[in-house]
Amino acid sequence: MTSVKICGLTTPETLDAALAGGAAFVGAVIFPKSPRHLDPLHAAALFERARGRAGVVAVTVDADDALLTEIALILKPDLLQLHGAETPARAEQVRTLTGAGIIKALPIRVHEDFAEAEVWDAFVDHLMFDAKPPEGSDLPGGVGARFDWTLLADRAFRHPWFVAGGLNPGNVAEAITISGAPAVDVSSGVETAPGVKDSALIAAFLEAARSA
Ligand SMILES: O=C(O)c1ccccc1N[C@@H]1O[C@H](COP(=O)(O)O)[C@@H](O)[C@H]1O
Repeated sequence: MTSVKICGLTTPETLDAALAGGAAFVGAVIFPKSPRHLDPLHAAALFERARGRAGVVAVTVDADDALLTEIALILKPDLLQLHGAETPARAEQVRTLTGAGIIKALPIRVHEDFAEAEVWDAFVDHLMFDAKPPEGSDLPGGVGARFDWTLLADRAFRHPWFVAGGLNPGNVAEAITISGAPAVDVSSGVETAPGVKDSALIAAFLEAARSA
């Protein structure tokens, strides 16, 4: 069965909807430019209810050691999702510094973008393939952009990997079928406005992924 991560949760109600619907991972975005940003203290208070029920993921973008240490001490995520221009060497430092597992998000538009994945595969717990954001975007993810899922067909990686970018309850089953993804991740596709998650859309997404 496909694992689902619901990302950018900011309220107890929508986090509960994700947990009740069987999300395997739930994500807090810790990146001030995002409409879903939570500081580590607020994220820790909110995500306490998820502990032991789903993997807690902290999404960061080129975070420095001070912020990563704060996240590790206060939120204590199971996994850190590196969604910036981090290198494999930096990922190793982050793992040592925080003790958390690593998800590395890679921006994809064309076949050639997968060259990086081969390098990264040995350094991570999970790869995540997300669409390249539109030119000039303030955010490297969470913008609802999708890529050609056929680029992923028949590819194999060491660990279960995620497809992300532009997924929603109406297209997630097709994305899973075409890409063969063992895991999917969604943010804006289960929102009614940027940063405003919707419990019914979260439930519909989880159901659609389950039925794929
Ligand atoms: O969601 C955000 O605001 C965000 C900010 C910075 C980095 C990553 C972010 N989100 C990640 O992007 C994917 C794809 O988003 P979407 O579903 O296309 O809106 C999302 O699943 C998050 O992991």
